Amino acid sequence: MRIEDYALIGDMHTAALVGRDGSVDWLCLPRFDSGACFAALLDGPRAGRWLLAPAGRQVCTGRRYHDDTLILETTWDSADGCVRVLDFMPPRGQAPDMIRIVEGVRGRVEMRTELMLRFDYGHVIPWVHHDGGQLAVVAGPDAAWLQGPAELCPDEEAHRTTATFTVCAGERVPSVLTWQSSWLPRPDPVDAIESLNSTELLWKQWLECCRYDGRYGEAVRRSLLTLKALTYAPTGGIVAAPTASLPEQLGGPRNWDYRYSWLRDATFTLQALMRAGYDAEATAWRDWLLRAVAGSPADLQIMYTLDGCRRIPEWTVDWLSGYERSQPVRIGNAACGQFQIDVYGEVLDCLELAREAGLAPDDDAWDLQRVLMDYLEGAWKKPDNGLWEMRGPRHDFVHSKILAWVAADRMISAVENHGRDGPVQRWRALRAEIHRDVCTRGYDPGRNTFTQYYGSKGLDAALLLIPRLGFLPLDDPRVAGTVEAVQRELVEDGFVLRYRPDVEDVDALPGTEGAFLACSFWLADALALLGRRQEARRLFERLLALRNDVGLLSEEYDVTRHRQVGNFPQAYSHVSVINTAAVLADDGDNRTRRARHHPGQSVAGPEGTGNSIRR
Ligand SMILES: OC[C@H]1O[C@H](O[C@H]2O[C@H](CO)[C@@H](O)[C@H](O)[C@H]2O)[C@H](O)[C@@H](O)[C@@H]1O
Repeated sequence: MRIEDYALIGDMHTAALVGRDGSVDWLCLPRFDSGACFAALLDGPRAGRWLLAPAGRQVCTGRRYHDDTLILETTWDSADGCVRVLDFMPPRGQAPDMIRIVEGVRGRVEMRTELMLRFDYGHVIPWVHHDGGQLAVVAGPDAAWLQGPAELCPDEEAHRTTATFTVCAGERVPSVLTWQSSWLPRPDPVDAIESLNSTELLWKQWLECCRYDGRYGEAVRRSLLTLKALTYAPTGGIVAAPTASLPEQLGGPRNWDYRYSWLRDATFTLQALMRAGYDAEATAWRDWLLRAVAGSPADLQIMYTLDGCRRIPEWTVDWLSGYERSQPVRIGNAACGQFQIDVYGEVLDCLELAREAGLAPDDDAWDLQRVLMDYLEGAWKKPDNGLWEMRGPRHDFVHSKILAWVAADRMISAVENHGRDGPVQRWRALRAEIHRDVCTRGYDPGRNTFTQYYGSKGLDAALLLIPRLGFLPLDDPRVAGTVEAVQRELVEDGFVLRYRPDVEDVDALPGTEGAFLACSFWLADALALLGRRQEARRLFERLLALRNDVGLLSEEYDVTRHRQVGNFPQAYSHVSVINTAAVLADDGDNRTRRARHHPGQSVAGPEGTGNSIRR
């Protein structure tokens, strides 16, 4: 299956990917970052999967989400008959459940199901037996039960269980897979139809709070649902994506595990959710943040596990061949030990935005901001790994320094506009100093563009954020110059690369990668803010056309193979759908109800003196 052949279902503890062939090829239980029990995505069926489809049939004839929910409807229609399979994970009760209901639409259809549970990323073949009419599966700490329409027969040699059964028009035939820690009693069985109703209600009610009603409503709503699905309900942590090691280059080594909470990605997600009216999520994440980063500011990590743990050791899974043989398959993420200055700016920006949103005041949040700012005052001049998490030598990345400016700017705003106390004169002096430093050392007058890092000949698509961050006035020629330079040097087939990996070997990794979708949306934002709205809209609509048939986007796009690449679905990309839709909603035909937040634009004075105007 291509990456875009998958759809997402989830219960806000974990998520699964279901292919167009009816196979669940990725599922980690009991939570996003647990070992996968279905890892066929990264190897093939022997690494675990759950197939449910008409016998002898391959891909479906159509699929969609049921209204504004995360209930997937996959249809197989042929001369013999038509069936629809509803796949979903109900709100978490005693234990995680995955429910698959076959609905007979027309005629009689013979269905085939094949269950291969392989715990620990395909490593552990469990003991499978029948227990009280259910299939029971156990190995080490994991146990699972399948309650289905027909007795599954073990195929000892292939280590799988299969069954066939017939579904007639008007029938509804459910299967329920339940997981539990093996030392606990079997959970009470859930009722599939009641669960279908409660799942539908959950997602629909959640989406009722959405304040966007512009022309891109369908795309915005699907992105909001996707972001909500990436939120770990018990703690408020947000994963960057629910998958690990989907390649940024097919067959290449740029394969990373995204099932963790990056401060950067989470703040972007929160900003998008807040702008769309979701303050409860913002409060939950702020509380997550306060717990996760508690301690010395020097120990701040750029990412944590969903419950705020700091150790995320990176290892390679040598028994998985990788998605389309993209190796290595990495679990864990060594980027957790990196120094990335931008996260200070993003966190302080997000907390200031939360304050503007009127979120319940939290003195602990201000104390944390003060401590982070104190640390940044002494640290902003240091080279860092940058937002792209370069694994090569550290540099003075221009984007990182600009985010240090953002940090100072938003702290000043909290004092000036929200009555917070702090050494505002000192922060003003710092803000001006950072501004001067960036404009002197990070700008190439010969090419009229900011550069990737001080002294570099390379460019960086993160510089497209300058107009949005308010670092310079929109009519400053350096802003337009940088956008044009990115268009000249980083655009392929209309989509934007983060940087050129081959220039100065900046990331110290072999190979190359696809166009980065978030950066392509940032180009649309920058064009719109610079008044080039037709171009912006055209680009945005081209990007929307890259979404798969159920509205999902991965991290990157391979412009040569015309395929989605990288982890899927990715929060960064879906955040960008929401933000760019909001930027474009400021057109004459504006149909967006004015929310309390809009993509922030601070219009800065020439020395970056603030004058924050947030739209
Ligand atoms: O490309 C190298 C890096 O790729 C990953 O980082 C990217 O994903 C992060 C999560 O979405 C995002 O915050 C970051 O900006 C991206 O560059 C990977 O996690 C890194 O380990 C890797 O160095």
